[in-house]
Amino acid sequence: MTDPVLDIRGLNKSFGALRASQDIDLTLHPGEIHALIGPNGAGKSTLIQQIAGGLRPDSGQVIFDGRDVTGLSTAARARLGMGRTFQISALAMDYTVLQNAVLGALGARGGVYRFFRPVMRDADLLARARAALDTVGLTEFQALRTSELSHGQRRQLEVAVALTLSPRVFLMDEPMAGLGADGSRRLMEMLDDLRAQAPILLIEHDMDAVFALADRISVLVYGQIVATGTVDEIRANAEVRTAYLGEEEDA
Ligand SMILES: Nc1ncnc2c1ncn2[C@@H]1O[C@H](COP(=O)(O)OP(=O)(O)OP(=O)(O)O)[C@@H](O)[C@H]1O
Repeated sequence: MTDPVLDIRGLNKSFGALRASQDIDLTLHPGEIHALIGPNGAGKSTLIQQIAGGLRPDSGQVIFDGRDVTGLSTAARARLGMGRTFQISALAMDYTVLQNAVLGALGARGGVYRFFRPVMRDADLLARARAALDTVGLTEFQALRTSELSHGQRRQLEVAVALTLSPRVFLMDEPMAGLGADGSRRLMEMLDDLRAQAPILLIEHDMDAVFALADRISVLVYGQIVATGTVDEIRANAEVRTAYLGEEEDA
């Protein structure tokens, strides 16, 4: 098998007496969507934050592209190609769709926002931003204010912003949350394609989406991974059904 793009080794994180991550081992390989599921409070967001750099683990390692990034900041990891879309949107609602994408591309370059107008004439940044918008299907909306987009389109834009980094990996925390059936379907189609560009670690409560998209699933319960496997393996796993899916009686 190819080397993992992400290799999480023995990660531990406690909040006081609460062990939010317990000896977590997890890999993400090129081309795959690895979904992380588990009940509310299981520690999914805590885990992804440690991978992204927002939280420092108590022990363990985050290996990204063969390099130990455990001590690096979120910004440094982003520059190395960790693309993130999180529950709380970082989009500037008063700016246009294109401006948000350009800001993303500027962030990738490590620039500052002060020179915003010249930035909008920077051919390289514009090209990156437009390519990302094209990939997520937002080209025709580029001149709209971001506040005018639907929820689903904002999620697409968040992915476009992440894409401007030329990410080596995507970390996604509940991208389907709050989307209607149409928005979810469109986003699922997009994620299905995106995995070819960079593998995706996906936290998602929408089980239909997870079962349709994931190559592998890890189940987190009380801070521990209780199972990792293919969709079929996870569906058939008795411990998972009891602990999380709650399907035992009517299966
Ligand atoms: N900064 C913090 N300080 C103290 N406790 C925290 C902190 N962050 C998270 N926790 C606790 O750690 C546990 C795991 O939380 P986390 O948000 O990672 O779960 P989750 O699986 O992402 O839940 P959800 O599905 O509801 O988003 C919870 O009990 C939560 O209350």
